[in-house]
Amino acid sequence: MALLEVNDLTVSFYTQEGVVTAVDNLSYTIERGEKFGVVGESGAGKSVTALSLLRLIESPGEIESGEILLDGDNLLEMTTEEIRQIRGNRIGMIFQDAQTALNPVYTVGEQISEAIRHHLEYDSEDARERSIELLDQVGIPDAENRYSDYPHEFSGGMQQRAVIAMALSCDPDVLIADEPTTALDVTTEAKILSLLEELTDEFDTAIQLITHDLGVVAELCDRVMVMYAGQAVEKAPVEELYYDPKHPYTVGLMSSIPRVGDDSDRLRTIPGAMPDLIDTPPGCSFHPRCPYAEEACTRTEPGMITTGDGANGSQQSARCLEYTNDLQHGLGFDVTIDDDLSERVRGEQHE
Ligand SMILES: Nc1ncnc2c1ncn2[C@@H]1O[C@H](COP(=O)(O)OP(=O)(O)OP(=O)(O)O)[C@@H](O)[C@H]1O
Repeated sequence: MALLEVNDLTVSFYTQEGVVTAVDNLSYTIERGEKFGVVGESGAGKSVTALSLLRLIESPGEIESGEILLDGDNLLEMTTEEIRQIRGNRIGMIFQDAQTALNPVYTVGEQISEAIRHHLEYDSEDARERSIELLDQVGIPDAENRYSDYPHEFSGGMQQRAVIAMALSCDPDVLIADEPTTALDVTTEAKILSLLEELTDEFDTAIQLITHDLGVVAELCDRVMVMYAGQAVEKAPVEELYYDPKHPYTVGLMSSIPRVGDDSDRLRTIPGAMPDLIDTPPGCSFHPRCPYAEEACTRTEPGMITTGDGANGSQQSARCLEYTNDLQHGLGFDVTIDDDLSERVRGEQHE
């Protein structure tokens, strides 16, 4: 049984302009200890998916249908008290902005201790000791003294390290990291990613890493889901995604890959914009931006088709009419990836 199994999840926001279908019949699984990347442009539905796992969707949003199974138990059927026990305990969270995760009026150490005491039955002294150990583990120098610092006394990178310590303090089964390095400079970003990799390996924690940056995914993930307009358009083991992508949107994202440690390319994007989610185009929602779109794409909505077996038996699948033989001219893309990226995908280089 997969650790996390999301089946046909649909989440809508009832706005004055109309119903926004932010997540549309989404299904995916994450295995124990797996590093799973979720990529896509802004507005693809990545954050709404993450918030749904934690049951943190607020009005006017609603989880319309689907199941979210953690070790077989459906989180959508749990009581508020049961879900509170899951949050921070079995599912840890790291968000983009460490400042919002840390309370400015308590010391960093107290906040980690409090998380430990809340979720595990530790007394104050043991919780303090465990917090110092964790701060040390996430690379805070002189952790015993820094325990009593307030968040503003930490740099941005150190604050994010502290948030990672807090998220891992209860040894969660899965860690949801939503753009955990976006607010950081590129050098700190590379360090934080290595730290996340090291610690999730050590604790055997699965991770759902949300990012709009395929460079970050190359650095960290085993398997990837590409999202567009609330749907998964491709799922693949990381090597297959980079060397043999199946969906034109994935290929478009590839040509805008920035490197970790280099922010010069960050603003290159695919021509066009994500459709209005109140009124998505008929047929394939990517067709207005797709260089290979044909008449059929404007009429027929493609399903998710398995295109092959990837590494370790995990499958690759894509949502494109090419794979139901409905395209007359087919997809004519060629993918070349540079040496630097190739090394990162294959895990040969860590900055
Ligand atoms: N509170 C809300 N009210 C109305 N619409 C919302 C709300 N929250 C999210 N949405 C809509 O849901 C869609 C998906 O948003 P989401 O934040 O999940 O995208 P994302 O892929 O995480 O983007 P980003 O990378 O910018 O965080 C967007 O179209 C957004 O407008």
